[in-house]
Amino acid sequence: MSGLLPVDEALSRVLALAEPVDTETLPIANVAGRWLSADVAARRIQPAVNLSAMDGYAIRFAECPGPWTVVGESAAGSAFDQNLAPGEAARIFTGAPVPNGADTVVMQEETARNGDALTLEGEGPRETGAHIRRKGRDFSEGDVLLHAGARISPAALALAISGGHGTLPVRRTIRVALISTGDELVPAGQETGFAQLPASNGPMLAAQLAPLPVEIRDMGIVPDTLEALANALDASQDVDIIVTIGGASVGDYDLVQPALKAAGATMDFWRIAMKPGKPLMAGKLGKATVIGLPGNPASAFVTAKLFLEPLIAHLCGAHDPTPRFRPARLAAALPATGKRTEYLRGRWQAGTVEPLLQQSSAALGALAEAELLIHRPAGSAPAQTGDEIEILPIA
Ligand SMILES: Nc1nc2c(c(=O)[nH]1)N[C@H]1C(S)=C(S)[C@@H](COP(=O)(O)OP(=O)(O)OC[C@H]3O[C@@H](n4cnc5c(N)ncnc54)[C@H](O)[C@@H]3O)O[C@H]1N2
Ligand code: MOO
Repeated sequence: MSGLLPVDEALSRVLALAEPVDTETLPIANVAGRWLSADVAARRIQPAVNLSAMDGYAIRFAECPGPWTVVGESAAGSAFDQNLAPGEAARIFTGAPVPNGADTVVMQEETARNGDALTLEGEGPRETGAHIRRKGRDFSEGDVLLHAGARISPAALALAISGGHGTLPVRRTIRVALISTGDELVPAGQETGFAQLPASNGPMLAAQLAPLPVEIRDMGIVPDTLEALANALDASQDVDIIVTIGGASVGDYDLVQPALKAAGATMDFWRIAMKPGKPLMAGKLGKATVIGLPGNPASAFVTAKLFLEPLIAHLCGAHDPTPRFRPARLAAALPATGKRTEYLRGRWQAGTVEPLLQQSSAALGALAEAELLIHRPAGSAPAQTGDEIEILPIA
């Protein structure tokens, strides 16, 4: 098995094949899931004034336990505009400005009110400033809220909006062509003749990439001829990434690499030390980066997870596009690995992870059942139940 490229090196080489794409400024409603192309600084201070965190009464802490006279009301959006004099309290609601003169809010459940007379009932506030969200506690004008290269999560979107932004600078979407290859393939839902099978990898990959900022161009099923492949490649050259599926191995009908070379592609590598996914290839065809995925479904899924998704994140300017493995404990023992790094399909089992029984790279049932990949580096010693290993969530 010598001559196979280690996984880490293959990923570095894939990412080195292309630079991040151009930027655009879009309305906030259209940027969820994009990557920021510049830092986002606050244009306002938050909270803009001291706000109440509870429904209750604004008071002076030193005057506890009262009594106070309720002299007015502060609601979110309509503040009490006078100073509170000694002995006075203001009715106040969550999110409303705390009137001048008050330094504390007491929750309404801890008070007794009779007409305008208010007294403390129960423990009351513990300290000066209780239940007040201080002006500027979250951020001040100019504070960097989000960094270039960060993905815009739902919460990041909300943060940018609260920072005063209505548009954000992001990387444009990535155009991806999917070319499924193989004489044996028929489109989804169509009857399969002798030795034919439904082409499932293209739709699987389209669904896998859908959460990313991509525009998928599905080139459909291309037969195993150099001419058909040449046509499909020619029709794909204007995309950012050409993904071929199948035909990556060494069989007489594995024509993807010859077709790419005939079209003028420069191949960077072919075959890496991983299981599944050994026949992965990468290169350039004009401005497009080419990723040749193996045809076996689990091989296509795993290599797309480990190379294609990071490539898309890299093109989007992600500050760290590499997959995020995390530690977990094994629910079962595992044998030593050989010269290939293994990515076992697994699932959660009471807080630990167990490999699924079926690890064939053709087994779609196990792939559909899998919640995670168990990362077993090449040359690992046998692992015992309870050992810590790395996993990559996939569901
Ligand atoms: N002599 C060798 N044979 C093989 C090797 C090797 O090193 N030496 N590598 C094996 C490995 S590992 C893999 S993975 C496969 C991958 O080969 P290809 O990328 O050439 O894939 P195909 O032969 O085209 O297809 C493999 C398998 O997957 C099915 N397939 C293909 N495309 C789709 C699709 N779009 N949807 C669903 N299923 C698909 C195809 O019918 C085959 O059954 O090669 C080993 N062989
Ligand atoms: O590496 Mo292949 O991807 O084992 O099936």
